[in-house]
Amino acid sequence: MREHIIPVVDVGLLRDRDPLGSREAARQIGQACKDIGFFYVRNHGIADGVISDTFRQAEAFFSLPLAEKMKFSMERHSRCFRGYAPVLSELADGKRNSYELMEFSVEFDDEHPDVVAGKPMHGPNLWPSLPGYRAAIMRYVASMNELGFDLMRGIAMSLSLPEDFFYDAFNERSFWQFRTTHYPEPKSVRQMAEYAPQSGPVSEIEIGDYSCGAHTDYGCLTILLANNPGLQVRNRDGEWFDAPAIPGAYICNIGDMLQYWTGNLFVATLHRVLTNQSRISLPFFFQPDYETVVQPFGGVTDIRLEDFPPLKYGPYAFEKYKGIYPNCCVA
Ligand SMILES: O=C(O)CCC(=O)C(=O)O
Ligand SMILES: [Fe+2]
Repeated sequence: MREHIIPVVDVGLLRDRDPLGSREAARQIGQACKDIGFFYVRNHGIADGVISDTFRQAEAFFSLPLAEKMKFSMERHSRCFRGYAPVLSELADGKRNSYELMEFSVEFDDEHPDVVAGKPMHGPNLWPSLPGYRAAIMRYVASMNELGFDLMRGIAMSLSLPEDFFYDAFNERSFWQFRTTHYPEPKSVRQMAEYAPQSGPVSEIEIGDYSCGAHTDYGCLTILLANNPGLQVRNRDGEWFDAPAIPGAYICNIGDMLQYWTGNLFVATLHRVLTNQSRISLPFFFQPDYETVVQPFGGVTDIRLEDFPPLKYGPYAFEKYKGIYPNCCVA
């Protein structure tokens, strides 16, 4: 496996809105987005307790008996991709991933007009009653949204756009998604497969060679923490390399929307996971509003605009989610 150095960017001054420090962080982030589509951020300002509570609650849930976890099954109880998916239920690269996960997104109760109207991906999260669980996850999500908008401010600066370009384009909110993911030790996966989809589309699909198969993310920016190594990234020459977990730093990567928005100037890089030990990761997907229409902004040169017709984020994400969770009932 080749080595590749993913840059580590100190974002302390960006978060403090220091003009010069913001500019320097923005420059480094912009360069990384063009070169490899991945960067680490340190001095991110997320309190240790917010992070440790989230890991602790994620572990507490995954430690429950399978039958208990299935009470929150996405396939059985959600029409908008929220809740628990056991090992081997989610797809990447056309194969089944080995991990179990809990998926959350923006909360809409059943009476919300968009839910009543049947708008895709809009609905309630499924919350286990573990003490402190929901509060810890929501505190984490709130912190990630703030970090996400600050990083997008840096990205806007790096592209010579108004600082609030993405905040405005997101209609001042993100259609975030957050996952807690548990990769069991490989020898445990088969034992845990009792509730993996036995019927429907996924049952026919083979198990992947990787713990998580190669894919790009759909939104703008993924902000990830993991308690063990395993993440691998493919560079522009098609070579895979390890992206180790750096203590105290988040690893961020560009998603499809930012590649599209920049007319392919930034790269949504393929990545995958290979781990032989138990691993918990917390990917936070910072995404445009469901209604946001994405098209290369003025100033992007060397592209044919007809190659980039206006693309509405929500329906794009909906198609992708139907592809990775084909057993989830959405109608
Ligand atoms: O678990 C990881 O390190 C990465 C997971 C990932 O790429 C994803 O959920 O999109
Ligand atoms: Fe990913």
